[in-house]
Amino acid sequence: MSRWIQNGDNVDITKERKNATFNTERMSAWIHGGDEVLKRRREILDYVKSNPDFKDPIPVEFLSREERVSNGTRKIVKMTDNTDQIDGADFFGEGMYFQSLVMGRDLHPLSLHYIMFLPTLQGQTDDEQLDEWLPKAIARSIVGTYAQTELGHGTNLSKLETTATYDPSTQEFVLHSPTITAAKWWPGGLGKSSNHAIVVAQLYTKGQCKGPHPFIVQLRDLETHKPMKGVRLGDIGPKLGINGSDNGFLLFDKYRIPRKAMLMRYSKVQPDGTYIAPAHSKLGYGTMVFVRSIMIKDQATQLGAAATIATRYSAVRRQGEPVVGNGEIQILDYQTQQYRVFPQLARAFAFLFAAYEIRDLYLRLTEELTHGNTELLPEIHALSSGLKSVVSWDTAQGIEQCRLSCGGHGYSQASAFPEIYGYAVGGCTYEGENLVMLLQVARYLVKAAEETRKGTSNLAEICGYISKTGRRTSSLTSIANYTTDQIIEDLEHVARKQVFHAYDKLKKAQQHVKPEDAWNQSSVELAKASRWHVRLYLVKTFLKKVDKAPEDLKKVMIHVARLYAFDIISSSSGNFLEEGYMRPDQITEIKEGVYECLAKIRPVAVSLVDSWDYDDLELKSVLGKRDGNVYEALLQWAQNSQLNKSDVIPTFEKYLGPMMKDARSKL
Ligand SMILES: CCCCCCCC/C=C\CCCC(=O)SCCNC(=O)CCNC(=O)[C@H](O)C(C)(C)COP(=O)(O)OP(=O)(O)OC[C@H]1O[C@@H](n2cnc3c(N)ncnc32)[C@H](O)[C@@H]1OP(=O)(O)O
Ligand SMILES: Cc1cc2nc3c(=O)[nH]c(=O)nc-3n(C[C@H](O)[C@H](O)[C@H](O)COP(=O)(O)OP(=O)(O)OC[C@H]3O[C@@H](n4cnc5c(N)ncnc54)[C@H](O)[C@@H]3O)c2cc1C
Repeated sequence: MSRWIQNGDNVDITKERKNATFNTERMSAWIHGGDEVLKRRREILDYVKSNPDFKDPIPVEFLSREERVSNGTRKIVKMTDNTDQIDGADFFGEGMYFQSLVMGRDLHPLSLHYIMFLPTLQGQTDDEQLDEWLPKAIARSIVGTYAQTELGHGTNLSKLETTATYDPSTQEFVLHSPTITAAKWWPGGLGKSSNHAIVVAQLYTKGQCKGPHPFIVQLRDLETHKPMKGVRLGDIGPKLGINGSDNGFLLFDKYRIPRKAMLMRYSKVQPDGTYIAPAHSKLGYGTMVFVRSIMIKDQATQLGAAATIATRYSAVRRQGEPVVGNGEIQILDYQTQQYRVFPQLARAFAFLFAAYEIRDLYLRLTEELTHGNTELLPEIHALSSGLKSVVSWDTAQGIEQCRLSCGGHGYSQASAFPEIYGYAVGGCTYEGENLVMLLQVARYLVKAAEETRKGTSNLAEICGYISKTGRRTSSLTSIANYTTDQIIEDLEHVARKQVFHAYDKLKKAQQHVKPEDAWNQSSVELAKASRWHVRLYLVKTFLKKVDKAPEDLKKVMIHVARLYAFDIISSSSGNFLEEGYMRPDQITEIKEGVYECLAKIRPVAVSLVDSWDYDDLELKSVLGKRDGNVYEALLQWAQNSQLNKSDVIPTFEKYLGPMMKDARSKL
């Protein structure tokens, strides 16, 4: 046994835990929403651990693509056989946790069934359709996906090419893919698993195109699982990540579906072909808004996992001997290591708390929509799009920083970083390409700026800062006295300035060029304005959450929240220095604030990541193991390699042996 292990755990990590200045359980409960939530997490975890059906035969990294899809399908069927173990109404909490423990990050053939097919049925069907389809989907007598993106178009939905042409003589729609670029491409679970899909197609009736609309479509025979006549589909091949999912392609050849296959909660086509428009033209995009809003928690969870792995590993890894003869130190003691890892932990917290906010806002929207009120839609569209973009981008960069912080072992799949990255970085693209989504936020901000300039502004709270008259210079005197209100005021200043800078640029360009060119020529600045708007929201949400925390937890968390804010300010100091809003000495003060926060977090870092309550089963990382015994675990993990099944593999006989023999004979 290693000299670093005592009572089963690594001695360094045990020492770290003894240093905790707060109660880890209390912190976990605060992070996750209370004691009852924590208790339920533990019950779900115990259940998953005790069920042999959920075990992987070997770590999934060693499985082939076919084995991954097969293993994932086996597990998701077992998992959904047992949904009585969780509160089905709490997808955001219990549902996501259960799935994460059982399925990991490889995704699976029913991902889209649960994330988009079911929510689309819930959100877009009329009562009759709901009664027909929802029970089948919940019971899993059908498996569905969401087929919107095509080979030629993902972003620009108005140019989707799949057509759904209404034929009043038979009261059917004819689905057709007129070109190669009309092929649906990407939908999860479409390749080999789903037998139904929500297909988004251009609706034609009475000779007119009414734009993209959702239809429920049977793709495969219910018994044989063979494609229906007129339907061609398959798997799109391996991807950067989520290879347990059979993302697919789909083409239609004049495939007929009944009129009632069009989801008719908002838009309708009557039997004679008369079209009835929805109350808001974007109501049909509701499922995307839903997924963007739940993605935030998922991304936060991935970044939190990466930060946990990096922190625990940094506590057990010793390298370098600053005082020769005193022994090597834990790499977590290097300020550079802290600077690399702790901001990622801080971001993960910021994102998680924002995820709770957007969840609540989305629930409000759902409630309002039941009363036909669409007022909240633009705000939620802007906020969910903005959060999705900033959070997924920072998460991807943060995971990579965590990987780098673990040196060579971070590059091994044993660390889980490649899998976490491959899974999370997809979020930069799916549900709307990040830059495109930032430009959606910008449309919202431009309107707010316009109202402010006209002096007619009655802005929503989220962009109220745009119409404020702020200070000309920062009120920061010393970092010790830098209050939450001052921090927010400074960020508001920069966000407001960027919003007006982009707005003025746009307006000026509009005087000289066509509106679309003006928009394009201003789009980098507009996207920057959106980023600042979202960062401001994240900082505000985080600081306010911590301000309301119980004193014992606030004492610790205040340093994490301030690190998040100071890191943003110091890494964009140019924006704060512009026009003398801040002086260089104030920036120096904020940088010192960063270093102070790092030093405050260092002694409690392991306990802070423990508070996220990841079990080893969820982390799936040899480097992030709770007991800290990474070296033993790495050696053991490598034994799973197929190459280790025999001492000598055929490549020796075939290639290396003859090569060396030949070379020896010539010496
Ligand atoms: C358990 C863990 C869960 C998470 C993990 C999930 C893993 C699953 C993996 C993958 C799933 C991925 C599934 C998919 O990717 S499905 C496909 C998603 N596709 C997209 O997101 C497409 C992106 N494109 C769009 O959303 C739109 O086309 C657009 C870019 C917004 C442009 O739309 P359009 O051209 O129609 O509109 P305009 O630009 O002209 O704008 C007109 C006005 O409408 C407003 N608008 C646009 N969208 C919405 C909306 N959704 N809600 C409300 N309002 C909207 C827009 O802002 C304009 O307003 P304005 O007032 O300025 O005129
Ligand atoms: C892992 C994964 C899973 C997916 N699952 C599904 C699924 O289940 N169902 C489904 O229907 N789809 C799915 N998709 C597709 C996904 O939603 C699209 O890929 C995404 O919306 C981006 O669209 P695109 O591929 O057309 O990108 P493009 O729009 O071609 O983007 C390419 C580049 O062009 C830029 N660009 C495009 N338009 C503009 C503009 N107006 N202004 C400025 N820049 C612009 C983008 O910013 C980007 O840099 C999935 C994708 C991935 C990666």
